[in-house]
Amino acid sequence: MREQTLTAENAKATAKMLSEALPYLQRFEDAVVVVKFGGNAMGDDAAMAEFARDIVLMKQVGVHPVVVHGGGPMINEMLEKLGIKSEFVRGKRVTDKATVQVVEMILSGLVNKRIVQAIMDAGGRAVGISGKDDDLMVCEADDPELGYVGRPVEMNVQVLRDLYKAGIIPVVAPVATGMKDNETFNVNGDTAAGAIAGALKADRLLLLTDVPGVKDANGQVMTQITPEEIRRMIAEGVISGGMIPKTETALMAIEQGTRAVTILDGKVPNACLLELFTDHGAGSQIRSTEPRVKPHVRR
Ligand SMILES: Nc1ncnc2c1ncn2[C@@H]1O[C@H](COP(=O)(O)OP(=O)(O)O)[C@@H](O)[C@H]1O
Ligand SMILES: CC(=O)N[C@@H](CCC(=O)OP(=O)(O)O)C(=O)O
Repeated sequence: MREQTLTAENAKATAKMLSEALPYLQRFEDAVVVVKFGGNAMGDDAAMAEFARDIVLMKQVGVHPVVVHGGGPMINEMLEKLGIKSEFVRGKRVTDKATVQVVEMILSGLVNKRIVQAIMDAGGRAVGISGKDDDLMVCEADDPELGYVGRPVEMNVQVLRDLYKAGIIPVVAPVATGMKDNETFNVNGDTAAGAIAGALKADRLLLLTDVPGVKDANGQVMTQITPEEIRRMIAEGVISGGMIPKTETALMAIEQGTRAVTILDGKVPNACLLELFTDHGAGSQIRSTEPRVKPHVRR
């Protein structure tokens, strides 16, 4: 016999919600959505499982999610255990030789494989790579003050297309190779996600963090922000710390052809689904102020 676990009322609400998602499902069919999963948004195993379930659902309904992750808090924990001091300048970690080894170990190893496993546990197929694989992301030193911190200068995103077209969800650790001497670079997760979204001309870049969005000078979350407002808020210091690479990344991704970027709270249950498939939306959205030239491009 069929088990009826929902009350009639709840069942109706669920069916209505599914029906209301139709225009969004149609709009995002075949769309490329880059999702940056920040270390602060990751939380416990239950939160990780829920994130993975949302990503697998996206894939199931015809979206091509590409996951780019962070792991700052996990890197901090290991550096502390090893007695290596660490500091941030304008939201980026000052990275010496010893630190970059720990960064690669934690991001490409521990964090990357935890996300890959969670996606597979949710019934999806996932392959974990870093910016080094197939020369996905080739970097130069970002700023001499930061040491081995990379700024992506050459993107080779075909490997991501090959994976998502084969039904596989790529999970990317933000570690990259250098242009000159094959040195290893630590790339801020937001920067990597923006460079990937820009190179793929993604339909959406979702930056999942631990705050509900970008706050104005009064602490109010802004639902819509223009590139001009971001530049002004950074100059005035209203946007600071880790929010600087996030918003700068948003600008860069949009300049390169990403259609919209949303900064949202990854700790809210089903944050990605709320943003993509409901009227409600979530977080702060940054769109190009340029008129849209082309309609949705199918891949
Ligand atoms: N204007 C702002 N609006 C929202 N958050 C801001 C703002 N300026 C600075 N922040 C800080 O940026 C942080 C998010 O960046 P970060 O900690 O690097 O996140 P993640 O680890 O998810 O990448 C927030 O927790 C907040 O403390
Ligand atoms: C250069 C730089 O800052 N790299 C970051 C990479 C990880 C990251 O971006 O993690 P979150 O997304 O969790 O902040 C770091 O070393 O912490």
